[in-house]
Amino acid sequence: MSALIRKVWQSVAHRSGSTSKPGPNPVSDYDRFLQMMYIQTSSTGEFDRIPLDIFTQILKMLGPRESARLRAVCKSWKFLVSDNRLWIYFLQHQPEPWDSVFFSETHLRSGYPLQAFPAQMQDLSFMHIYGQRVEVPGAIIIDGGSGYCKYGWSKYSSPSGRSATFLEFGNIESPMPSRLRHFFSTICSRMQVKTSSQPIVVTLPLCHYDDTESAKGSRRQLKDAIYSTLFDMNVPAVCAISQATLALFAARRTSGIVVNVGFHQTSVVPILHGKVMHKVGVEVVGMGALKLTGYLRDKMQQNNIQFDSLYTVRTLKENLCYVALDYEDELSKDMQASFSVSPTSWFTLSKERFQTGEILFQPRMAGLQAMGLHQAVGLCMDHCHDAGLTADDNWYKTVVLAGGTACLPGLAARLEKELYSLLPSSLSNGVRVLPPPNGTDSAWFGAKLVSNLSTFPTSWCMTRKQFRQWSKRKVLW
Ligand SMILES: Nc1ncnc2c1ncn2[C@@H]1O[C@H](COP(=O)(O)OP(=O)(O)OP(=O)(O)O)[C@@H](O)[C@H]1O
Repeated sequence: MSALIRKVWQSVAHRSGSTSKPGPNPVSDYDRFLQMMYIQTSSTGEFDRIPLDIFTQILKMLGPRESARLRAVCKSWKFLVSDNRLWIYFLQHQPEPWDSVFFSETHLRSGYPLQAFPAQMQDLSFMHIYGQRVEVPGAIIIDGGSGYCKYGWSKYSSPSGRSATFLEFGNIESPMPSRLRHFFSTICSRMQVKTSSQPIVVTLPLCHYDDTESAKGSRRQLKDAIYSTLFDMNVPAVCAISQATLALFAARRTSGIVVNVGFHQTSVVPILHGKVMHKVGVEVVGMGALKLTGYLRDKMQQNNIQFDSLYTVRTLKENLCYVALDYEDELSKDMQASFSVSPTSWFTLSKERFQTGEILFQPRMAGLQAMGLHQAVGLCMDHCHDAGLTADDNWYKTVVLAGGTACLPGLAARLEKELYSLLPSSLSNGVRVLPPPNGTDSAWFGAKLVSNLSTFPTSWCMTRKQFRQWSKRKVLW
């Protein structure tokens, strides 16, 4: 106790020292109001004489568990302990970044479909939210990309493993139950988890984009196959969400355009309130990570740079390549740089460093008849504008980059610059392009936000029983 009092005294002394004028510390109106309420609710005897901020300081030092217990003492302690600012402080001192916690608890807690108007801070009890978040069971997150799968436990700070999907599992976008089962059970055994003990959050790949009945049918079929495979493996609850939507959540947005530079292709996905706007149109460019690696390989061969495997080329791409802000200008510079792929092999690249990423904007350089990335995004913005879905036309002006290739330095700035020169000012005004929020793992981190919500799994997952009922209803109708 004496140590605690000493700590409080030190922090109060520090607080007094930080004010420029001697005398009493400035007290906010809100603090005065709280103090009044505190005294009015009921008396705490001698404790009434403790100024509110010192009381709060004591609670902060006691920590969340002890503070929560103090609610049982009396009405005024309960009133004080429930103060949102105290619990925001505790949440800010958790491993999860506060921005993400705040975004997810205000925008995502109600589940899917999202509420168009996020919850206001004053309507939320952060004490309650803190308590619920502590109780959340956690989930296995599986982001099965067409090139690489990222998986891991939602309570960990990043994915615990990756595997090359295309080499090991083939096309996991196929709704074949045996293929899906093999994929999910291999990942779970690698994580050494029993499928029956926790919910699974799985990402839905970006495929079957069109707004046609047949594309809708294919999307539904894939989603059904994922749910039924996982329920057959005794998973208690499953949540399947689009990769693009999750990448947007990771950027702490619920509306915007996600540009996913994928393994085989690039998708430009308009999303409004968490929902992919198929009716507006998803633009697809037939170029992705694989093409960039292939282009760099060709360039290295042309320039007589010897390498032993495609792995070397990929490593050089990831470590030396970038996107020039002005391609022509960059050509006139000496941009030579070296990287060691292994202790004995050093590689030096020069123009290849920015020529590789340039094919995203000038696909013809790689012999491709396709739109440049900026043209695809511009077209998507045009469609969003024409669709007139909301009174406020700004929702599509935030562009979020996702996918490993989107980690190329300079990509966000170049795309933004190209959009400003391509689009009329009415469309380009206010456009912002954000780099991938969590590097190569945006979708995985978006799923982590959902999995750690105070309302998880109830608000986001389907249970096996709900799935069976839902499937039966579908058959009847
Ligand atoms: N810093 C980097 N710079 C450039 N490329 C990178 C970087 N980091 C990763 N990549 C590339 O990203 C690719 C993998 O991307 P990603 O993990 O997004 O694929 P995916 O999720 O399987 O794709 P899809 O979205 O099609 O399912 C690899 O080819 C890798 O070389």
